[in-house]
Amino acid sequence: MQAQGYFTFDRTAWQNLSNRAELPLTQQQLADIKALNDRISLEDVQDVYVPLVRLLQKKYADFEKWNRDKLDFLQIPVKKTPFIVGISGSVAVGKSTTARLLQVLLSNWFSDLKTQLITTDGFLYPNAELKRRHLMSRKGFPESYNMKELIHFLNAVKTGQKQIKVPKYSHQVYDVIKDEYDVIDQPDILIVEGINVLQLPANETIYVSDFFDWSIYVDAEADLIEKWFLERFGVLLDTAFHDPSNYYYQYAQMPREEAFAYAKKIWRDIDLKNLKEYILPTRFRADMILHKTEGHVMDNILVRV
Ligand SMILES: Nc1ncnc2c1ncn2[C@@H]1O[C@H](COP(=O)(O)OP(=O)(O)O)[C@@H](O)[C@H]1O
Ligand SMILES: CC(C)(COP(=O)(O)O)[C@@H](O)C(=O)NCCC(=O)O
Repeated sequence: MQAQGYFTFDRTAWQNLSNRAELPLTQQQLADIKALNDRISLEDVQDVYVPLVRLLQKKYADFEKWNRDKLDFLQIPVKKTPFIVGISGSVAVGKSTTARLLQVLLSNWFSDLKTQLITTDGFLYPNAELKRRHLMSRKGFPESYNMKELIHFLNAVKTGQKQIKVPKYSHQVYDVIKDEYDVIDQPDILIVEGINVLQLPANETIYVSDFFDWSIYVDAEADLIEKWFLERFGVLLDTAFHDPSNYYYQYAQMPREEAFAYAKKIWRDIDLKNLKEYILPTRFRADMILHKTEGHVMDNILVRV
């Protein structure tokens, strides 16, 4: 994969950027990463994520120095502001897996730095509000998010506010969970993951990406992503089987074929449409593109010139 304005590395060229001996993780830490998603390949961790974390480390050092110099020049007392990494890409491309892996690696590697993670799913309007606005079949599209709240949150984080509550979304419940929050408390690094993070909100004067110090787009061919979407749907069905409170319970009771026909329709009419119309057009806004192929293997890494 080549793209104007980016340096392209195939996997071999990329993995050669850092020394194989450099992986500073113990067997236990590697086991923790496996526990995150037992299908994650440790080859990917070594070959792709080690050079990626090294590059991020350089960007972070540069960010810290600039902040110190800027505040020094402006004669403003030093205030902590986090380094924010945005991660975007299609529904089911593997954003949250990438984001959680990056969080584990950064936390292990830079144990003196606090790395936290949020997903923008929590800023979706709750289902009741989506229904009121006739947007249930537009979940994930730009108008289904409370972008004002998301930008407000990012402003609060960047200006160093403490104990900021972030609403939580559950895939199992298929809704924002009332009265449950994650708390973001002055991290050194914040990872913000979501399909919409590189989009230009229609009614706002600032973009989510204006807050990012580094952005990553996770990319793959649409047919492959559909396959991963359906695999994840299968896992969601299996876990919903005995739990009537789970959104997927109703589909778990159907004949498997019927449930998968429903999932294919959701993919085609909602998530694929969203990918083509609103997510893919943001790909070349990212500082870095991680391209995946069969089996989630990263085959190309692009870094903006
Ligand atoms: N590196 C990977 N190796 C194996 N499976 C993966 C990997 N990344 C994602 N997956 C699987 O692909 C599906 C979609 O990943 P997920 O992280 O939930 O995507 P997203 O957050 O983009 O919707 C899940 O079933 C997940 O387990
Ligand atoms: C909540 C989401 C918009 C976010 O996607 P994610 O990247 O977390 O998978 C998506 O999972 C979703 O629910 N889309 C609506 C259509 C569907 O049921 O897939």
